[in-house]
Amino acid sequence: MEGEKGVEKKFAWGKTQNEAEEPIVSFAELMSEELAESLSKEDADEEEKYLKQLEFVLNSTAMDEVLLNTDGMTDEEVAIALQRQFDREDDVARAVQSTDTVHFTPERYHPKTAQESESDEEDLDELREIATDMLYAQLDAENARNSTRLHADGASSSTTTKHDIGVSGRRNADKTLNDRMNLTTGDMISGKINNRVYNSLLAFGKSDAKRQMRMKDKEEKATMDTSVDANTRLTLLKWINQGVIDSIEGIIATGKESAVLHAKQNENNEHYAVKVYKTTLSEFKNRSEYVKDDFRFKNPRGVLKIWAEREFMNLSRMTKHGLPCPCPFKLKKNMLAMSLIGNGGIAAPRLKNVQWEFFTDEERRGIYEQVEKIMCRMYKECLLVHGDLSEFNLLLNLENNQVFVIDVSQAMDLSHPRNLQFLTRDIANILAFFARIETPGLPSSVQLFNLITDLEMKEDDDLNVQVEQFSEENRAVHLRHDKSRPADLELSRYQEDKKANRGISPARDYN
Ligand SMILES: Nc1ncnc2c1ncn2[C@@H]1O[C@H](COP(=O)(O)OP(=O)(O)OP(=O)(O)O)[C@@H](O)[C@H]1O
Repeated sequence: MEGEKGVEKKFAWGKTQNEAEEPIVSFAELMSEELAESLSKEDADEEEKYLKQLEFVLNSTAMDEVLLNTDGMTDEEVAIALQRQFDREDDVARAVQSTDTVHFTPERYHPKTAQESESDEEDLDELREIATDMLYAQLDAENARNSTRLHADGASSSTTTKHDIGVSGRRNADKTLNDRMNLTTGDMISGKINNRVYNSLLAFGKSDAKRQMRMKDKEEKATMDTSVDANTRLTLLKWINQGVIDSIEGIIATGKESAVLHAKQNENNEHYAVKVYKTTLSEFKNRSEYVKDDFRFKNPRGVLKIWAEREFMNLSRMTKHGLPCPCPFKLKKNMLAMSLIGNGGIAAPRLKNVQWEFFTDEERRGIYEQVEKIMCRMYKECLLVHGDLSEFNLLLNLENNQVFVIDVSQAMDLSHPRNLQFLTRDIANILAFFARIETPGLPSSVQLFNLITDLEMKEDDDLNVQVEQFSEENRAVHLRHDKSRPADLELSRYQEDKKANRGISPARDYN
Protein backbone atom coordinates (compact mmCIF):
# COMPACT_ATOMS: atom_id res chain seq x y z
CA MET A 1 0.00 0.00 0.00
CA GLU A 2 3.00 2.31 0.51
CA GLY A 3 4.00 4.53 -2.44
CA GLU A 4 7.31 3.63 -4.01
CA LYS A 5 10.43 5.57 -3.08
CA GLY A 6 11.17 8.53 -5.30
CA VAL A 7 7.66 8.67 -6.68
CA GLU A 8 5.81 11.73 -5.42
CA LYS A 9 2.86 10.47 -3.44
CA LYS A 10 -0.48 12.20 -3.96
CA PHE A 11 -3.24 12.09 -1.44
CA ALA A 12 -6.81 11.49 -2.47
CA TRP A 13 -7.68 15.16 -1.82
CA GLY A 14 -5.01 16.34 -4.25
CA LYS A 15 -2.20 17.44 -1.91
CA THR A 16 1.26 16.06 -2.29
CA GLN A 17 3.11 14.57 0.61
CA ASN A 18 5.17 17.74 1.03
CA GLU A 19 2.06 19.84 1.33
CA ALA A 20 0.57 17.69 4.02
CA GLU A 21 -0.08 19.89 7.04
CA GLU A 22 0.78 17.40 9.70
CA PRO A 23 4.09 15.60 9.97
CA ILE A 24 4.00 11.97 9.06
CA VAL A 25 4.10 9.83 12.13
CA SER A 26 4.77 6.15 12.48
CA PHE A 27 2.02 3.64 13.06
CA ALA A 28 3.39 3.04 16.52
CA GLU A 29 3.09 6.75 17.29
CA LEU A 30 -0.49 6.91 16.16
CA MET A 31 -1.36 3.79 18.09
CA SER A 32 0.23 5.20 21.21
CA GLU A 33 -1.71 8.41 21.05
CA GLU A 34 -4.90 6.67 20.10
CA LEU A 35 -4.49 4.26 22.96
CA ALA A 36 -3.89 7.03 25.45
CA GLU A 37 -6.78 9.06 24.10
CA SER A 38 -9.20 6.20 24.06
CA LEU A 39 -8.22 5.13 27.55
CA SER A 40 -8.70 8.60 28.95
CA LYS A 41 -11.97 9.01 27.04
CA GLU A 42 -13.22 5.75 28.47
CA ASP A 43 -12.29 6.99 31.92
CA ALA A 44 -13.97 10.33 31.48
CA ASP A 45 -17.14 8.85 29.95
CA GLU A 46 -17.43 6.26 32.65
CA GLU A 47 -16.85 8.86 35.33
CA GLU A 48 -19.48 11.19 33.91
CA LYS A 49 -22.06 8.44 33.51
CA TYR A 50 -21.38 7.22 36.98
CA LEU A 51 -21.65 10.66 38.56
CA LYS A 52 -25.01 11.24 36.94
CA GLN A 53 -26.31 7.93 38.17
CA LEU A 54 -25.01 8.46 41.65
CA GLU A 55 -26.46 11.95 41.86
CA PHE A 56 -29.79 10.55 40.82
CA VAL A 57 -29.67 7.84 43.44
CA LEU A 58 -28.62 10.24 46.18
CA ASN A 59 -31.37 12.67 45.29
CA SER A 60 -33.88 9.85 45.21
CA THR A 61 -32.76 8.78 48.65
CA ALA A 62 -33.25 12.28 49.93
CA MET A 63 -36.79 12.33 48.52
CA ASP A 64 -37.71 9.28 50.53
CA GLU A 65 -36.91 11.02 53.75
CA VAL A 66 -39.88 13.27 53.21
CA LEU A 67 -42.14 10.25 53.04
CA LEU A 68 -40.59 8.69 56.09
CA ASN A 69 -41.19 11.67 58.24
CA THR A 70 -44.81 12.16 57.32
CA ASP A 71 -46.88 11.92 60.45
CA GLY A 72 -50.00 9.84 60.68
CA MET A 73 -48.82 6.91 58.60
CA THR A 74 -50.23 3.49 59.29
CA ASP A 75 -47.80 0.81 60.41
CA GLU A 76 -48.01 -0.75 57.01
CA GLU A 77 -47.17 2.54 55.28
CA VAL A 78 -44.23 3.11 57.57
CA ALA A 79 -42.99 -0.40 56.85
CA ILE A 80 -43.26 0.18 53.11
CA ALA A 81 -41.51 3.54 53.37
CA LEU A 82 -38.75 2.01 55.44
CA GLN A 83 -38.32 -0.76 52.94
CA ARG A 84 -38.10 1.79 50.13
CA GLN A 85 -35.48 3.75 51.99
CA PHE A 86 -33.54 0.62 52.68
CA ASP A 87 -33.65 -0.26 48.99
CA ARG A 88 -32.44 3.18 48.02
CA GLU A 89 -29.58 3.06 50.48
CA ASP A 90 -28.68 -0.33 49.21
CA ASP A 91 -28.59 1.05 45.71
CA VAL A 92 -26.26 3.83 46.81
CA ALA A 93 -23.91 1.35 48.42
CA ARG A 94 -23.95 -0.77 45.30
CA ALA A 95 -23.55 2.22 43.03
CA VAL A 96 -20.37 3.09 44.86
CA GLN A 97 -18.85 -0.20 43.84
CA SER A 98 -20.18 -0.72 40.35
CA THR A 99 -18.77 0.68 37.13
CA ASP A 100 -21.27 -1.19 35.04
CA THR A 101 -24.70 0.23 34.37
CA VAL A 102 -26.21 1.01 37.73
CA HIS A 103 -29.68 -0.36 38.27
CA PHE A 104 -31.81 1.20 40.90
CA THR A 105 -33.36 -1.83 42.50
CA PRO A 106 -31.32 -4.14 44.71
CA GLU A 107 -32.69 -7.35 43.25
CA ARG A 108 -31.08 -6.48 39.93
CA TYR A 109 -27.70 -6.29 41.55
CA HIS A 110 -25.38 -9.17 41.06
CA PRO A 111 -21.73 -9.52 42.03
CA LYS A 112 -19.20 -9.41 39.29
CA THR A 113 -17.44 -12.54 38.23
CA ALA A 114 -13.84 -12.86 39.33
CA GLN A 115 -12.74 -12.23 35.76
CA GLU A 116 -14.70 -9.03 35.44
CA SER A 117 -13.50 -7.64 38.72
CA GLU A 118 -9.88 -8.36 37.83
CA SER A 119 -9.88 -5.94 34.93
CA ASP A 120 -12.53 -3.51 36.10
CA GLU A 121 -11.00 -3.13 39.52
CA GLU A 122 -8.08 -1.15 38.16
CA ASP A 123 -10.35 1.61 36.93
CA LEU A 124 -12.51 1.57 40.03
CA ASP A 125 -10.29 3.61 42.31
CA GLU A 126 -10.98 6.91 40.71
CA LEU A 127 -14.71 6.29 40.72
CA ARG A 128 -14.64 5.03 44.28
CA GLU A 129 -12.83 8.16 45.29
CA ILE A 130 -15.46 10.43 43.79
CA ALA A 131 -18.28 8.27 45.06
CA THR A 132 -16.78 8.28 48.52
CA ASP A 133 -16.59 12.05 48.55
CA MET A 134 -20.20 12.29 47.49
CA LEU A 135 -21.31 9.67 49.95
CA TYR A 136 -19.53 11.48 52.78
CA ALA A 137 -21.22 14.68 51.78
CA GLN A 138 -24.55 12.92 51.69
CA LEU A 139 -24.06 11.20 55.02
CA ASP A 140 -22.78 14.36 56.64
CA ALA A 141 -25.76 16.23 55.33
CA GLU A 142 -28.04 13.52 56.61
CA ASN A 143 -26.51 13.69 60.06
CA ALA A 144 -26.70 17.44 60.24
CA ARG A 145 -30.16 17.69 58.81
CA ASN A 146 -33.21 17.78 60.98
CA SER A 147 -34.87 14.48 60.21
CA THR A 148 -38.15 16.14 59.35
CA ARG A 149 -36.66 18.62 56.92
CA LEU A 150 -34.90 18.38 53.64
CA HIS A 151 -32.45 20.84 52.13
CA ALA A 152 -34.15 22.53 49.30
CA ASP A 153 -30.92 23.11 47.39
CA GLY A 154 -29.88 19.43 47.27
CA ALA A 155 -26.45 20.24 48.69
CA SER A 156 -25.27 16.69 48.39
CA SER A 157 -25.31 16.73 44.65
CA SER A 158 -23.29 19.91 44.37
CA THR A 159 -20.17 18.51 46.02
CA THR A 160 -17.17 18.94 43.79
CA THR A 161 -13.71 17.57 43.83
CA LYS A 162 -10.72 18.69 41.84
CA HIS A 163 -11.09 15.82 39.50
CA ASP A 164 -14.79 15.78 38.81
CA ILE A 165 -16.64 16.87 35.72
CA GLY A 166 -15.10 20.32 35.64
CA VAL A 167 -11.62 18.98 35.63
CA SER A 168 -12.18 15.92 33.52
CA GLY A 169 -14.03 18.13 31.07
CA ARG A 170 -10.88 20.13 30.47
CA ARG A 171 -9.30 17.42 28.47
CA ASN A 172 -6.76 17.99 25.83
CA ALA A 173 -8.95 17.56 22.79
CA ASP A 174 -6.76 19.40 20.31
CA LYS A 175 -3.46 17.76 19.97
CA THR A 176 -0.90 19.41 17.79
CA LEU A 177 1.83 17.41 16.25
CA ASN A 178 4.72 19.80 16.40
CA ASP A 179 7.86 18.12 17.45
CA ARG A 180 9.67 14.85 17.18
CA MET A 181 12.13 13.78 19.81
CA ASN A 182 13.05 10.64 21.59
CA LEU A 183 11.56 9.72 24.92
CA THR A 184 11.77 6.32 26.44
CA THR A 185 8.36 5.73 27.84
CA GLY A 186 8.04 1.98 27.69
CA ASP A 187 5.77 -0.15 25.58
CA MET A 188 2.88 2.26 25.51
CA ILE A 189 4.56 5.06 23.63
CA SER A 190 7.42 3.11 22.13
CA GLY A 191 9.57 5.95 20.84
CA LYS A 192 8.04 9.20 19.72
CA ILE A 193 4.93 11.26 20.10
CA ASN A 194 4.23 14.86 19.15
CA ASN A 195 1.82 16.77 21.33
CA ARG A 196 1.45 18.73 24.50
CA VAL A 197 1.51 15.56 26.49
CA TYR A 198 4.76 14.64 24.90
CA ASN A 199 6.29 17.98 25.81
CA SER A 200 5.17 17.62 29.37
CA LEU A 201 6.53 14.16 29.57
CA LEU A 202 9.67 15.29 27.88
CA ALA A 203 10.40 17.74 30.68
CA PHE A 204 10.01 14.89 33.07
CA GLY A 205 12.05 12.61 30.85
CA LYS A 206 14.91 15.11 30.79
CA SER A 207 15.03 15.61 34.50
CA ASP A 208 14.61 11.91 34.92
CA ALA A 209 17.53 11.25 32.61
CA LYS A 210 19.71 13.89 34.27
CA ARG A 211 18.92 12.48 37.63
CA GLN A 212 19.58 8.97 36.50
CA MET A 213 23.00 10.06 35.27
CA ARG A 214 23.75 11.58 38.64
CA MET A 215 22.70 8.54 40.49
CA LYS A 216 25.65 6.53 41.55
CA ASP A 217 23.75 4.63 44.13
CA LYS A 218 22.56 1.36 42.69
CA GLU A 219 19.65 1.14 45.05
CA GLU A 220 18.33 4.56 44.09
CA LYS A 221 18.68 3.69 40.44
CA ALA A 222 16.67 0.58 41.04
CA THR A 223 13.96 2.72 42.58
CA MET A 224 13.72 4.87 39.48
CA ASP A 225 13.73 1.91 37.18
CA THR A 226 10.92 0.24 39.00
CA SER A 227 8.77 3.16 40.14
CA VAL A 228 8.47 5.27 37.05
CA ASP A 229 7.78 2.46 34.67
CA ALA A 230 5.69 2.38 31.52
CA ASN A 231 2.42 1.94 33.38
CA THR A 232 3.18 4.84 35.68
CA ARG A 233 3.95 7.02 32.72
CA LEU A 234 0.77 5.96 31.02
CA THR A 235 -1.24 7.02 34.05
CA LEU A 236 0.64 10.32 34.20
CA LEU A 237 -0.10 10.80 30.55
CA LYS A 238 -3.78 10.17 31.13
CA TRP A 239 -3.82 12.65 34.00
CA ILE A 240 -2.18 15.22 31.77
CA ASN A 241 -4.72 14.47 29.05
CA GLN A 242 -7.55 14.90 31.52
CA GLY A 243 -6.15 18.23 32.68
CA VAL A 244 -5.60 16.95 36.21
CA ILE A 245 -1.99 18.00 35.93
CA ASP A 246 -0.08 19.77 33.18
CA SER A 247 3.44 18.59 33.70
CA ILE A 248 5.78 16.51 35.77
CA GLU A 249 8.54 18.80 36.94
CA GLY A 250 10.87 16.27 38.46
CA ILE A 251 11.43 13.96 41.37
CA ILE A 252 11.05 15.20 44.94
CA ALA A 253 12.34 12.10 46.64
CA THR A 254 12.66 8.41 46.43
CA GLY A 255 11.57 6.84 49.66
CA LYS A 256 11.85 3.28 50.85
CA GLU A 257 8.72 2.20 49.09
CA SER A 258 7.93 4.96 46.68
CA ALA A 259 9.06 7.69 44.36
CA VAL A 260 7.49 11.08 44.93
CA LEU A 261 7.17 13.25 41.83
CA HIS A 262 6.52 16.96 41.55
CA ALA A 263 3.55 17.74 39.31
CA LYS A 264 2.21 21.11 38.25
CA GLN A 265 -1.18 22.41 37.22
CA ASN A 266 -0.71 25.61 35.27
CA GLU A 267 -4.24 26.99 35.29
CA ASN A 268 -4.39 27.24 39.07
CA ASN A 269 -0.63 27.50 39.42
CA GLU A 270 -0.82 24.60 41.86
CA HIS A 271 1.91 22.18 42.75
CA TYR A 272 1.21 18.57 43.57
CA ALA A 273 3.11 15.58 44.84
CA VAL A 274 2.46 12.30 43.09
CA LYS A 275 3.49 9.34 45.17
CA VAL A 276 4.21 6.25 43.13
CA TYR A 277 4.42 3.07 45.13
CA LYS A 278 7.22 0.87 43.98
CA THR A 279 6.43 -2.11 41.91
CA THR A 280 8.95 -4.26 43.72
CA LEU A 281 7.98 -5.71 47.02
CA SER A 282 11.42 -6.19 48.49
CA GLU A 283 10.91 -3.36 50.96
CA PHE A 284 7.70 -4.79 52.27
CA LYS A 285 9.57 -7.37 54.20
CA ASN A 286 10.60 -4.55 56.50
CA ARG A 287 6.95 -4.00 57.15
CA SER A 288 6.38 -7.44 58.53
CA GLU A 289 4.86 -5.99 61.68
CA TYR A 290 2.08 -4.49 59.64
CA VAL A 291 1.60 -7.21 57.10
CA LYS A 292 1.97 -10.27 59.26
CA ASP A 293 -0.99 -12.62 58.88
CA ASP A 294 -2.68 -10.16 56.58
CA PHE A 295 -4.14 -12.02 53.62
CA ARG A 296 -3.61 -9.01 51.36
CA PHE A 297 0.12 -9.45 51.43
CA LYS A 298 -0.03 -13.02 50.29
CA ASN A 299 -1.06 -11.66 46.92
CA PRO A 300 1.63 -9.17 45.86
CA ARG A 301 -0.36 -7.92 42.89
CA GLY A 302 -2.79 -6.02 45.02
CA VAL A 303 -0.38 -4.80 47.65
CA LEU A 304 0.82 -1.54 46.17
CA LYS A 305 -2.66 -0.54 45.22
CA ILE A 306 -3.85 -1.22 48.75
CA TRP A 307 -1.05 0.85 50.25
CA ALA A 308 -1.95 3.73 48.00
CA GLU A 309 -5.59 3.26 48.90
CA ARG A 310 -4.84 3.18 52.61
CA GLU A 311 -2.76 6.30 52.40
CA PHE A 312 -5.54 7.95 50.46
CA MET A 313 -8.15 6.96 53.03
CA ASN A 314 -6.03 8.00 55.99
CA LEU A 315 -5.07 11.33 54.43
CA SER A 316 -8.72 11.92 53.58
CA ARG A 317 -9.73 11.29 57.15
CA MET A 318 -7.01 13.59 58.44
CA THR A 319 -7.77 16.32 55.92
CA LYS A 320 -11.42 16.11 56.86
CA HIS A 321 -10.44 16.83 60.45
CA GLY A 322 -8.24 19.70 59.39
CA LEU A 323 -4.90 18.16 60.30
CA PRO A 324 -1.83 19.66 58.64
CA CYS A 325 -1.10 17.01 56.03
CA PRO A 326 -1.16 16.73 52.25
CA CYS A 327 -4.65 16.83 50.82
CA PRO A 328 -5.15 13.77 48.60
CA PHE A 329 -7.19 14.16 45.45
CA LYS A 330 -6.42 11.42 43.00
CA LEU A 331 -5.85 7.72 43.38
CA LYS A 332 -5.10 5.37 40.56
CA LYS A 333 -3.65 1.92 41.02
CA ASN A 334 -0.33 2.44 42.83
CA MET A 335 -0.33 6.22 42.39
CA LEU A 336 -1.62 8.87 44.72
CA ALA A 337 -1.76 12.58 43.90
CA MET A 338 -1.87 15.07 46.74
CA SER A 339 -1.05 18.65 47.50
CA LEU A 340 2.62 19.51 47.66
CA ILE A 341 3.81 20.66 51.05
CA GLY A 342 6.20 23.54 50.45
CA ASN A 343 6.44 26.90 48.81
CA GLY A 344 6.35 27.77 45.13
CA GLY A 345 6.87 24.19 44.11
CA ILE A 346 9.85 23.68 46.42
CA ALA A 347 9.06 20.81 48.75
CA ALA A 348 9.39 21.50 52.45
CA PRO A 349 12.28 19.73 54.16
CA ARG A 350 11.82 16.87 56.59
CA LEU A 351 12.54 17.70 60.23
CA LYS A 352 15.54 15.43 59.83
CA ASN A 353 17.05 17.82 57.27
CA VAL A 354 16.36 21.14 58.95
CA GLN A 355 19.39 23.13 60.14
CA TRP A 356 18.37 23.35 63.74
CA GLU A 357 21.34 25.44 64.82
CA PHE A 358 19.57 28.44 63.28
CA PHE A 359 16.47 27.96 65.43
CA THR A 360 15.94 29.47 68.85
CA ASP A 361 14.81 27.44 71.86
CA GLU A 362 11.33 28.92 71.57
CA GLU A 363 11.10 28.03 67.91
CA ARG A 364 12.16 24.44 68.54
CA ARG A 365 9.73 24.24 71.42
CA GLY A 366 6.96 25.65 69.19
CA ILE A 367 7.70 23.05 66.54
CA TYR A 368 7.63 20.26 69.12
CA GLU A 369 4.26 21.51 70.36
CA GLN A 370 2.87 21.29 66.86
CA VAL A 371 4.01 17.68 66.59
CA GLU A 372 2.48 16.91 69.98
CA LYS A 373 -0.78 18.43 68.82
CA ILE A 374 -0.70 16.44 65.60
CA MET A 375 -0.29 13.22 67.60
CA CYS A 376 -3.14 14.13 69.94
CA ARG A 377 -5.47 15.12 67.13
CA MET A 378 -4.65 12.09 65.04
CA TYR A 379 -5.57 9.90 67.98
CA LYS A 380 -8.54 11.75 69.40
CA GLU A 381 -10.16 13.22 66.30
CA CYS A 382 -9.07 10.94 63.48
CA LEU A 383 -8.89 7.79 65.64
CA LEU A 384 -5.57 6.98 64.04
CA VAL A 385 -2.06 6.13 65.18
CA HIS A 386 0.63 7.03 62.66
CA GLY A 387 2.75 3.98 63.33
CA ASP A 388 5.87 5.30 61.60
CA LEU A 389 6.20 8.77 63.03
CA SER A 390 9.64 10.28 63.19
CA GLU A 391 11.66 13.23 61.92
CA PHE A 392 11.54 11.55 58.48
CA ASN A 393 7.78 11.83 58.13
CA LEU A 394 7.28 15.37 59.38
CA LEU A 395 7.88 18.30 57.04
CA LEU A 396 8.56 21.86 58.06
CA ASN A 397 7.38 24.81 56.02
CA LEU A 398 10.27 27.19 56.56
CA GLU A 399 8.22 30.27 55.70
CA ASN A 400 6.05 30.02 58.77
CA ASN A 401 7.53 27.11 60.74
CA GLN A 402 4.41 25.03 60.25
CA VAL A 403 4.74 21.26 60.63
CA PHE A 404 2.99 18.79 58.32
CA VAL A 405 2.67 15.06 58.75
CA ILE A 406 3.10 12.72 55.76
CA ASP A 407 3.43 9.04 54.88
CA VAL A 408 0.36 7.56 56.52
CA SER A 409 -0.19 4.43 54.47
CA GLN A 410 0.59 2.36 57.52
CA ALA A 411 -1.34 4.54 59.96
CA MET A 412 -3.83 2.39 61.83
CA ASP A 413 -7.27 2.84 63.18
CA LEU A 414 -7.70 2.63 66.96
CA SER A 415 -9.45 -0.67 66.38
CA HIS A 416 -6.05 -2.15 65.49
CA PRO A 417 -5.13 -4.47 68.36
CA ARG A 418 -1.60 -3.15 68.64
CA ASN A 419 -2.20 0.52 68.10
CA LEU A 420 -0.93 1.45 71.56
CA GLN A 421 2.35 -0.35 71.00
CA PHE A 422 2.85 1.57 67.77
CA LEU A 423 1.91 4.77 69.51
CA THR A 424 4.52 4.10 72.18
CA ARG A 425 7.11 3.67 69.48
CA ASP A 426 6.05 6.91 67.77
CA ILE A 427 6.35 8.71 71.09
CA ALA A 428 9.83 7.31 71.69
CA ASN A 429 10.97 8.40 68.21
CA ILE A 430 9.60 11.90 68.57
CA LEU A 431 10.92 12.54 72.05
CA ALA A 432 14.34 11.15 71.13
CA PHE A 433 14.53 13.43 68.11
CA PHE A 434 13.49 16.59 69.92
CA ALA A 435 15.86 15.74 72.76
CA ARG A 436 18.66 15.41 70.19
CA ILE A 437 18.02 18.91 68.86
CA GLU A 438 17.94 20.16 72.46
CA THR A 439 14.33 21.22 72.67
CA PRO A 440 13.54 22.62 76.09
CA GLY A 441 10.68 21.45 78.32
CA LEU A 442 10.00 18.03 76.78
CA PRO A 443 7.58 15.75 78.65
CA SER A 444 8.37 12.18 79.63
CA SER A 445 7.07 9.44 77.35
CA VAL A 446 4.47 8.49 79.96
CA GLN A 447 3.25 12.08 80.17
CA LEU A 448 2.97 12.33 76.42
CA PHE A 449 1.27 8.93 76.19
CA ASN A 450 -1.31 9.94 78.79
CA LEU A 451 -1.85 13.27 77.09
CA ILE A 452 -2.57 11.60 73.77
CA THR A 453 -4.70 8.70 75.01
CA ASP A 454 -6.25 10.08 78.22
CA LEU A 455 -5.16 6.83 79.88
CA GLU A 456 -3.35 6.87 83.18
CA MET A 457 -0.05 5.08 82.92
CA LYS A 458 2.27 5.37 85.90
CA GLU A 459 5.29 7.62 85.59
CA ASP A 460 7.61 5.32 87.51
CA ASP A 461 6.93 2.11 85.62
CA ASP A 462 8.18 1.16 82.18
CA LEU A 463 5.71 2.42 79.57
CA ASN A 464 6.15 -0.55 77.24
CA VAL A 465 5.44 -3.01 80.00
CA GLN A 466 2.36 -1.06 81.09
CA VAL A 467 1.08 -0.87 77.54
CA GLU A 468 1.52 -4.61 77.00
CA GLN A 469 -0.27 -5.28 80.26
CA PHE A 470 -3.05 -2.87 79.42
CA SER A 471 -3.55 -4.45 75.99
CA GLU A 472 -3.59 -7.90 77.54
CA GLU A 473 -6.21 -6.94 80.10
CA ASN A 474 -8.38 -4.99 77.68
CA ARG A 475 -8.43 -7.20 74.64
CA ALA A 476 -12.16 -6.88 74.26
CA VAL A 477 -12.28 -3.16 74.89
CA HIS A 478 -12.39 -0.99 71.82
CA LEU A 479 -10.79 2.40 72.14
CA ARG A 480 -12.89 3.71 69.32
CA HIS A 481 -15.69 5.72 70.87
CA ASP A 482 -18.01 6.42 68.04
CA LYS A 483 -18.53 3.70 65.52
CA SER A 484 -21.14 5.48 63.55
CA ARG A 485 -19.12 8.24 61.96
CA PRO A 486 -19.65 8.74 58.27
CA ALA A 487 -16.14 7.67 57.39
CA ASP A 488 -16.61 4.41 59.21
CA LEU A 489 -19.99 3.85 57.70
CA GLU A 490 -18.60 4.36 54.26
CA LEU A 491 -15.70 2.10 55.00
CA SER A 492 -17.85 -0.67 56.40
CA ARG A 493 -20.14 -0.45 53.38
CA TYR A 494 -17.19 -0.64 51.12
CA GLN A 495 -15.87 -3.63 53.00
CA GLU A 496 -19.26 -5.32 53.03
CA ASP A 497 -19.49 -4.94 49.29
CA LYS A 498 -16.03 -6.32 48.87
CA LYS A 499 -16.96 -9.24 51.05
CA ALA A 500 -20.11 -9.86 49.08
CA ASN A 501 -18.15 -9.79 45.87
CA ARG A 502 -15.26 -11.88 46.89
CA GLY A 503 -16.07 -13.77 50.02
CA ILE A 504 -13.31 -12.03 51.93
CA SER A 505 -13.60 -11.03 55.55
CA PRO A 506 -13.93 -7.26 55.74
CA ALA A 507 -12.56 -7.19 59.25
CA ARG A 508 -9.14 -8.15 58.00
CA ASP A 509 -9.13 -5.99 54.94
CA TYR A 510 -8.57 -2.70 56.67
CA ASN A 511 -6.69 -2.81 59.92
N1 LIG B 1 2.98 15.92 49.81
C1 LIG B 1 4.32 16.08 49.85
N2 LIG B 1 4.84 17.31 49.73
C2 LIG B 1 6.18 17.49 49.74
N3 LIG B 1 7.06 16.49 49.86
C3 LIG B 1 6.60 15.25 49.98
C4 LIG B 1 5.21 14.96 49.98
N4 LIG B 1 5.04 13.64 50.13
C5 LIG B 1 6.27 13.11 50.20
N5 LIG B 1 7.22 14.06 50.12
C6 LIG B 1 8.68 13.87 50.14
O1 LIG B 1 8.95 12.57 49.64
C7 LIG B 1 9.63 11.80 50.62
C8 LIG B 1 9.14 10.38 50.57
O2 LIG B 1 7.75 10.36 50.84
P1 LIG B 1 7.11 9.31 51.84
O3 LIG B 1 7.78 9.39 53.17
O4 LIG B 1 5.65 9.49 51.81
O5 LIG B 1 7.49 7.99 51.08
P2 LIG B 1 8.06 6.65 51.66
O6 LIG B 1 8.35 5.80 50.49
O7 LIG B 1 7.14 6.11 52.66
O8 LIG B 1 9.39 7.13 52.32
P3 LIG B 1 10.06 6.58 53.64
O9 LIG B 1 9.52 5.21 53.86
O10 LIG B 1 11.51 6.63 53.31
O11 LIG B 1 9.66 7.56 54.70
C9 LIG B 1 9.34 12.49 51.93
O12 LIG B 1 10.38 12.28 52.85
C10 LIG B 1 9.22 13.93 51.55
O13 LIG B 1 10.49 14.54 51.52
